[in-house]
Amino acid sequence: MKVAKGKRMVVFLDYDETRSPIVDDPDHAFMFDEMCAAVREVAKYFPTAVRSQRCKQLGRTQRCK
Ligand SMILES: O=P(O)(O)OC[C@H]1O[C@H](O[C@H]2O[C@H](CO)[C@@H](O)[C@H](O)[C@H]2O)[C@H](O)[C@@H](O)[C@@H]1O
Repeated sequence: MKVAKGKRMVVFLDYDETRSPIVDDPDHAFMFDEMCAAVREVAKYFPTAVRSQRCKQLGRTQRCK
């Protein structure tokens, strides 16, 4: 976090195969609780977005169980 001091940071994260495990049905690709917690922690400090090639499918859907 030190490197961010005095700077405006925005965090973009990938979703499929990085934040979430690979599953057969993309509709069932959810982040593990630990990953949700980590993303929420980062989002407390920086504007945070999770990007995906399938953003229209993900939309604003809650991806934490
Ligand atoms: O380029 P990305 O935004 O990272 O998207 C890549 C693909 O992600 C999804 O597919 C992958 O995850 C699925 C769920 O775990 C898995 O079933 C599939 O085998 C993976 O390739 C998404 O469904 C695709 O549309 C994206 O191209």
